[in-house]
Amino acid sequence: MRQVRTPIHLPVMSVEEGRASLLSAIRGPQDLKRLSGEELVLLSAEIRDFLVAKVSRTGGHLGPNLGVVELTLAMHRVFDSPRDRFLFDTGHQSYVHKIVTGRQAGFDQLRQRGGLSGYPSRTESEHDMVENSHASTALSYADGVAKAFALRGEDRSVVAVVGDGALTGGMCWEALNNIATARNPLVIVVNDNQRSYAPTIGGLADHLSSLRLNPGYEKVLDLVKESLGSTPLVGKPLYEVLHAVKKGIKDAVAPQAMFEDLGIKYVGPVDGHDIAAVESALRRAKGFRGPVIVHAVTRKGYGYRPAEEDDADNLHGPSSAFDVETGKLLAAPSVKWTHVFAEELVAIADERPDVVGITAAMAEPTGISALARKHPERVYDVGIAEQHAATSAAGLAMGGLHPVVAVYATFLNRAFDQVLLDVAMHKLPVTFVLDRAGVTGPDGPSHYGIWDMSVFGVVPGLRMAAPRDAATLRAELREALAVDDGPTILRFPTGSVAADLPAVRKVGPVDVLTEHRQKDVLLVAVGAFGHLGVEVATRLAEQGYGVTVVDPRWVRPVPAELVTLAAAHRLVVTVEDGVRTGGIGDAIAKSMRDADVRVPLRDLGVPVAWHPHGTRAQILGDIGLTAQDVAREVTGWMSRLDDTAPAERLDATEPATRDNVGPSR
Ligand SMILES: Cc1ncc(C[n+]2csc(CCOP(=O)(O)OP(=O)(O)O)c2C)c(N)n1
Ligand SMILES: CC(=O)[C@@H](O)[C@H](O)COP(=O)(O)O
Ligand SMILES: [Mg+2]
Repeated sequence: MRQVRTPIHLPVMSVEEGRASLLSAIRGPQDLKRLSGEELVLLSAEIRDFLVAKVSRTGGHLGPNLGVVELTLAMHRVFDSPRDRFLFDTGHQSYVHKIVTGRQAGFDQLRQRGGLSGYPSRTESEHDMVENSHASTALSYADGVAKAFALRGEDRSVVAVVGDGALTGGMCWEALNNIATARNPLVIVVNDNQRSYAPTIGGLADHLSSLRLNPGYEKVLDLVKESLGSTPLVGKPLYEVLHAVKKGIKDAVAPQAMFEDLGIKYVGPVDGHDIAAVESALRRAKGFRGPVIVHAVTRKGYGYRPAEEDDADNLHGPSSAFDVETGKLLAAPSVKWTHVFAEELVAIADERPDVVGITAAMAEPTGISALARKHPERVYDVGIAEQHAATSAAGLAMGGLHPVVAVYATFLNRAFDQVLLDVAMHKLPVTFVLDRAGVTGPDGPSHYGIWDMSVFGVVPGLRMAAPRDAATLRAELREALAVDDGPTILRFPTGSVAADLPAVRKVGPVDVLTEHRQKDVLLVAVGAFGHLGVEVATRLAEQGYGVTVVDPRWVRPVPAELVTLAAAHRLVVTVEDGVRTGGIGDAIAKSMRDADVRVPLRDLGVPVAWHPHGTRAQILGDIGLTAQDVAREVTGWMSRLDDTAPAERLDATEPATRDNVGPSR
């Protein structure tokens, strides 16, 4: 095994103590180039201290960044960013890059509204390129950038850092296929720490480990070098011959080097924590003037014991402040939506042997790990491969099972075609559970889960549920798993699950959460906005308006009962944790138009825009999705309605007799 040197477990020095440090003198990459080997080792320790000190206050991706300290320093010493371009796959491991490109001061507001992004950001720095936090994209970007430089005759290097986890994503292989034929100068640094969250799965991971673990190849070459070295006349040429057949040896005693067979040179494996070794490998790679992989072996969480010893995910991404000594979150644990899902899934799986789980390298964050602990043979981790997950699930369903694919809402975007044609067109019983649906926050715009209710709303036969609390999540998960003639989606937000909010009565499948004898407003509160809806009704009652708040539970297709309810009110208002365009409000308005129900409708949701990082509560406040804001909006609409069509104080027992006039929107 290529030894990764023993980490230097430095005491967590306090850079805040103002101790004169090498780090404080690093204003940009050029400052790295004058440091000696010893200074670089000390700087690496200071950077680790800085990362732990800062991220322990803000939360963030600690484990991945502790693992790329030396790698990043070496990159900035060998190449000249921003003339040479650095592309970080997923981007969660770009903190060190930010530290050495003039952004140390921003780490006190890391991932906070108005503060430093947790990912590369072109508005922050000319050194940054790829802002998308979705994995497995960097090599495709790199292929494009390298082609552009070649076509423009620009002699600039392109360096893409891709993790072993990201390499399990299909786009990487589409890119490699093109990179190999394009033959442009392109350095691909495979940051191989053998982990996504959990240990990386799949044949590729096995191949990487065989490259990492190829003692036979190394021994044979060393032996040859030694023995032939003693016979200078014969030895040297013979060694050269042997070295020339190195590939043969490699194939014989070491695994098939698939990268080289692809036409991409391979350098490594190299100890990713040995700056000199990485620099040497990068210089060699740079000199190839073609596509080349530098296989760096690193450790996630390297140099910080609580991260190194965290079996779950090496402190991949603590969501908030944590104790520096233990690495444990400081916030009191709460019941998350994820926990409720996981518990109910296991209960269902105990009853139904046909229920299986699929995760895309996120078993713990999505709760599928609970099912894996109880029924390990019924959970499949497909790597960071959501498209494959969807179609493999279709196969599982064709084989008589009912798969539950648990992913974050934003990551299912890339599997739209698979959901549409591989699952829905075949009317297959696959349930997609979308965690982190709606406004997420700290991970910035590409992590928002705001598109699913619009995007998947056009899939024929797909049914979508948005639970409002734990009780409805449990019920709707069971209902979803009872559907056997098409796909279902169950979506819920990040964070702590809302308190149970029982219905006062039902109108068909629709839950009525609160109502008033006056039928002024029908407020359709989608999913976790149930409590918001009830609070809005309370505020509006104080203004003299009667509000009926309903939770459709199943939002796709739109329940017909919503149209009937709409006809009995003066105004319909919808509130959803998703983009307005093509959302549930739009769908309800369309159903009302189709039924010629001409009650005005106003839809509230997430504007179609790139929303910044911040907390979920802050962002919802910024876009007016709070009870106070919604109540204010509705009061305004109602007062304008009063001016045009004065309210008739309808008794709740009186049937709606008024012919609703005017367009439904
Ligand atoms: C398409 C997609 N799916 C899932 C994720 C969630 N995710 C973020 S980082 C990560 C693991 C990445 O592993 P690797 O590429 O090896 O990087 P490391 O954290 O080990 O440095 C995952 C699954 C994502 N960002 N994008
Ligand atoms: C980089 C990435 O995609 C994940 O690590 C993500 O940051 C996790 O988000 P949560 O913190 O909501 O689990
Ligand atoms: Mg990894």
